[in-house]
Amino acid sequence: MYILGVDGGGTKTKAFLFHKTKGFLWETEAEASNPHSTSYTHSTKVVSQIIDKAYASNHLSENADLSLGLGIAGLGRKEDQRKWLECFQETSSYGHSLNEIVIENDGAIALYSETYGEDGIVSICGTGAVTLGIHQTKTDRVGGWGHVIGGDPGSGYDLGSQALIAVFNQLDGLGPKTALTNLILNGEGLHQIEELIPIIYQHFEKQRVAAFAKYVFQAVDLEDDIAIKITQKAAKQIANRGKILFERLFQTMERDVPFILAGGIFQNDFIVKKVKDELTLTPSLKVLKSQNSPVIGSIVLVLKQQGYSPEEIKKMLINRGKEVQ
Ligand SMILES: Nc1ncnc2c1ncn2[C@@H]1O[C@H](COP(=O)(O)OP(=O)(O)OP(=O)(O)O)[C@@H](O)[C@H]1O
Repeated sequence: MYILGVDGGGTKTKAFLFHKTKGFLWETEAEASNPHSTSYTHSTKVVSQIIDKAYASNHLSENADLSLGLGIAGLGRKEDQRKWLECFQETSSYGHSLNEIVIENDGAIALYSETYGEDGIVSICGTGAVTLGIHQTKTDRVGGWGHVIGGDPGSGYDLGSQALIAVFNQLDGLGPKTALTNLILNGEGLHQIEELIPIIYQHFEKQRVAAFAKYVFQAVDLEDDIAIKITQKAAKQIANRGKILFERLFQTMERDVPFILAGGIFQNDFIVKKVKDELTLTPSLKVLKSQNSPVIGSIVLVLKQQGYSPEEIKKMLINRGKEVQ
């Protein structure tokens, strides 16, 4: 029994092919498949082409029993998941031939890649940021409304724009001196801070602003007060969002609830530690830095649907040829 797990993002799509007894067999990458930033037809086409490639890889025979687990960005609502499935059934030759198709959004697979299907909360801080919680049949979120609405606290965009504000504040005499100024000048190969203006505004891309987040962490290493404050504020906002979802979804829970920190920003251990510090008074929330690829979570979706417990799923997935804990 084969499972193709797919992590469909706004910049790329990743997939793993897994077999219950043989383990991880094959992986591939394709273009973006978020249906809102591309289209439903494009998104289903990307997935269909990945299935073509999986068959062409020689790991699947024609009559193999294949299930599909999909974690696709932008598919948080049941209506959108239904719409995606209808589009896939109409446009793909695999629309009606697969064993099972389980669809969730990319947040759910980021959570399940660490909990193996157990309920919990996940904060994803990449270019943007969103916090998502799942408890039994309930799913809830805080934030993730994009950089214009609230600035996605804790995201690369948030940290990058705070760094830019700090250096322009120093330039204007509105704020204190910060190591960020020299780090950005040297890192970007500039002579003057004003040279940043065309870089930022001429072809505005939030990824470009998010790329400045690295200077915040470099300045933290230099013990720069401003950078430490920026990171502390972000950590507080990330922790606060986790607490809000904990109260909304898990208040009556007897056992600990996992709070997974996923996305590029949490590759920095200082911000992970600061989030943990913020939650010392909420001991039921167990903070864990994500270690596994979210694609693992899309395989978990199928195994969970088939009735396996988190313990059984963990046993099935660990040490099976992928970087699973
Ligand atoms: N080692 C690192 N330490 C801290 N931050 C990092 C590191 N590497 C990358 N980042 C930051 O992570 C962010 C990108 O993260 P990621 O690749 O998870 O985002 P994405 O998938 O493009 O975005 P999104 O999840 O919002 O769609 C960037 O802001 C980048 O500056």
